[in-house]
Amino acid sequence: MAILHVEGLHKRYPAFHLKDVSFTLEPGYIMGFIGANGAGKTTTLKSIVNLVKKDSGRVSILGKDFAKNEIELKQELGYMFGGVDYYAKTKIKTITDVVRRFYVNWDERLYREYMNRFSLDESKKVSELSSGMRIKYSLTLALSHHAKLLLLDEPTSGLDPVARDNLLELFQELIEDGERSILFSTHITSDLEKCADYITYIENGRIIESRTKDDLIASYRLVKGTQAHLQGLVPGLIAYKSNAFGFTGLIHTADLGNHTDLAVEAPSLEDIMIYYAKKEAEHVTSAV
Ligand SMILES: Nc1ncnc2c1ncn2[C@@H]1O[C@H](COP(=O)(O)OP(=O)(O)OP(=O)(O)O)[C@@H](O)[C@H]1O
Repeated sequence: MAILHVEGLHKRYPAFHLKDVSFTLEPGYIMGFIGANGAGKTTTLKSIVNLVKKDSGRVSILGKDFAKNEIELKQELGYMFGGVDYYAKTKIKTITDVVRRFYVNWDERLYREYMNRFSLDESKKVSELSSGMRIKYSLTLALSHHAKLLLLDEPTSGLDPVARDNLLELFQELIEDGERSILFSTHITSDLEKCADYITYIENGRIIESRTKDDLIASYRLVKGTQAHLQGLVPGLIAYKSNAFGFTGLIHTADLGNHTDLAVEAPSLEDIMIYYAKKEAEHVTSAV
């Protein structure tokens, strides 16, 4: 049974439309959610948990319809959207006291473990925490009630490289028993190269890809060639950049054909994002 199933999610803002967003996350996996600024990651994550009211679409968690079982399912969810910045003058201890009461499965021992692991001091006010500490505290709250599904909006941004690496290791530990899953958005694609099993890629409100990271990378190739090669390839290329020697472009592996004279390599996730963003920019420019 899927831990999370999202189907046909639509949300319209005056200048943005989340269009028919659908994807599935099975238990025991980490899914990275990527896309450019303003592509719709936060809107999607918030729509899943009704923090943003969707126009249409269905979300089920652990096989149950979220809209019909929201109170019960929120117990199985740990989520983090930004830090705890709203409560600047409040002591951490006071916030924990409020959150603790909400969760039937709150585990005080686990909470203390994370507070120690992240070197957090309960007597401090939010305003006394660095931005990285605020994220760590928000994560501690999301992790202390044995949630089956973690929805985390940019949990690694603002953390130093060592803290980020530790957090990615923690993510791996959390999914090890095969019962939990993590969906997290990020712009730091190297984090996903380290730890994600699945990638969901959103561009301008529409899901472009949602599949295993290995399949995703295998389905694209980065090609390099001369201007002469370019003429024959242009229709098949997702986008390309010209340079002094010729061009570099992104292509679907299936569209590569028999071009044995081209330099071909596997793209990084960042390459895929950059070339899709370029395609989107060209589309916008040509539509103006
Ligand atoms: N409450 C709102 N009212 C109107 N428009 C909104 C609202 N919230 C978000 N938007 C718009 O929806 C679009 C998607 O925003 P969203 O925050 O989901 O993007 P994102 O992918 O999370 O971006 P980022 O990577 O910059 O965090 C943006 O154009 C944004 O301006």
